[in-house]
Amino acid sequence: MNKAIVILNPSSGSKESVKYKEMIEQILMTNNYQFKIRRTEKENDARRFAEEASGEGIDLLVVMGGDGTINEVINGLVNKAHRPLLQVIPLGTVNNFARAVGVPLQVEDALQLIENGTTMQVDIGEVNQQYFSNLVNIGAIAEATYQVTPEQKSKLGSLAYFFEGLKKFREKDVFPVTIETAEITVETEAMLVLIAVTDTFASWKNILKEAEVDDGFLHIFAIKQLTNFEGVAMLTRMMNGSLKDQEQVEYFKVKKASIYTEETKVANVDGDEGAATPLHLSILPGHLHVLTSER
Ligand SMILES: Nc1ncnc2c1ncn2[C@@H]1O[C@H](COP(=O)(O)OP(=O)(O)OP(=O)(O)O)[C@@H](O)[C@H]1O
Repeated sequence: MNKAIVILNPSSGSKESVKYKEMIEQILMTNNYQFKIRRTEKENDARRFAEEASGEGIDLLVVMGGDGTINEVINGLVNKAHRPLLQVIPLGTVNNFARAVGVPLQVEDALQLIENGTTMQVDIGEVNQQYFSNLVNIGAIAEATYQVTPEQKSKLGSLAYFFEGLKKFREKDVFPVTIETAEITVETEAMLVLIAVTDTFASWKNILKEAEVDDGFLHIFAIKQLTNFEGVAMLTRMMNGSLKDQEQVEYFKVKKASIYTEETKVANVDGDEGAATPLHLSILPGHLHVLTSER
């Protein structure tokens, strides 16, 4: 019999995970899994449960929650020798990870991936010994985007906050930044730096289209100062996935980089927790195995 553990965060998104508990139990039983359900109660529980699941040598780890829960699970698994197959049930408000890897956003469909899904290996980013599966960003605008309550997020959609951030942008929010890669060191001024593993930003898929989740690279976009007019034009082009080709954007596709800046507003979107600068970044190619419907 295969072994599974279900990590369930009852507080994620609109707090519906408990509603799906019986469904996942039924599906696991039908598919011959012996399983345990572990409910999180507080920060770091998901991480601890993931570490324990790895130690128990389980085959499948089902994560019922949002990006914060997934980020904890990833941080729990990343340094372990045994990393079970991950099944993500997207129950958060934004669900960037699920969107990025092609997990259906309909919970019933995501539950069925045990039966009809395929597996893929996804890259994980490392920043100062923390791990991320989506992106890290630097700058006041990015910070404004993520300092919103779940209620606000689900009502307006997180990209709305990016627009809000842009409106509030002031000249002093531009910061000097040095980006050092294996090939080149660039000193520039930016209003926002995004370091992406996937193409999904603030719930929009394809917006950073160069960043494929299994390409083995980090994608760095340094966005220089923009006038309001340029900002609006850039957002339109971002929606078409052509951010990297903009005149005001420096783009790097790298396996490793260091970023030096005095800007202190750094956010790891997955877990909302910022890393301290300087940022030392690298990629762990194909490090986790996930169930998806796409490949
Ligand atoms: N039982 C609980 N009650 C309240 N908070 C919890 C509980 N269990 C875990 N948490 C907290 O929930 C956080 C993660 O929430 P999660 O990201 O899954 O939901 P979300 O914020 O609604 O989704 P998203 O990140 O996709 O917007 C964890 O970091 C942890 O601190």
